[in-house]
Amino acid sequence: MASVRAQPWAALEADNLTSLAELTETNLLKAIEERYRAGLIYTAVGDILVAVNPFQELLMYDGAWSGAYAATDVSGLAPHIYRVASAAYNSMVQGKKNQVCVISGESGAGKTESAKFIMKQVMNMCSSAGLGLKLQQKIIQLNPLLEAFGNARTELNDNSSRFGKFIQLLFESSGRIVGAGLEQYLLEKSRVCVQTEKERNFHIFYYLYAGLPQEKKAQLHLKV
Ligand SMILES: Nc1ncnc2c1ncn2[C@@H]1O[C@H](COP(=O)(O)OP(=O)(O)OP(=O)(O)O)[C@@H](O)[C@H]1O
Repeated sequence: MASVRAQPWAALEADNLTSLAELTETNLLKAIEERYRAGLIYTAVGDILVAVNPFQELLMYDGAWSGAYAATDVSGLAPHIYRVASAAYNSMVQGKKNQVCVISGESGAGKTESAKFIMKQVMNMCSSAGLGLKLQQKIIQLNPLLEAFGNARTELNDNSSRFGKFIQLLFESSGRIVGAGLEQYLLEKSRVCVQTEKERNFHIFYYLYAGLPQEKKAQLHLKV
């Protein structure tokens, strides 16, 4: 394989760390750090995608990137969150089998953003096939609502999900999306009453407060 990318999304052998001569934890961390410093936030370790939070907007999620990763064979493409989404969608359509993506990491690692990118790419894959446009829009539009009620500012993350979620996307065998479901786990309800210093309550309370007219705030004994 060439050592210079023909396209930013073309894979190099070095993108998959199973190509390292010695696969130790130290070597893995060193390679991931070097890649991160070179602007490569995604690394493959076998079938697993390692994502390092860039904490800045990167130009790698637009229509051109989404289109490049919407291929029916993504094996020659560089590690990217869209690749995970496309591989799952393709395997489902081609192999007629359920697929699951597990996202884990510490608070602020980028799990919620990654989940949104996966959903976005899966929706793009359906829409490039002209399948279920209205429902896709509804599913994407659900995120701000969920985050309003379930996310809050913590010391580690300004938009921390204070619940675990299991999102299900349901498709017909053609690949057309026909529904979605969400189960939530362990919502941190105690935050409604108590927040530690430098942390906040769920976003929804601040949205409601910002939208209230002054007289209503006074009536409810809220600061005006
Ligand atoms: N790929 C990305 N590109 C740009 N910014 C990102 C990316 N991933 C994460 N971020 C930034 O990092 C912040 C924290 O990410 P995110 O909320 O996804 O973390 P998390 O792992 O879900 O945290 P928690 O467990 O606290 O909910 C985001 O609000 C965003 O600003």
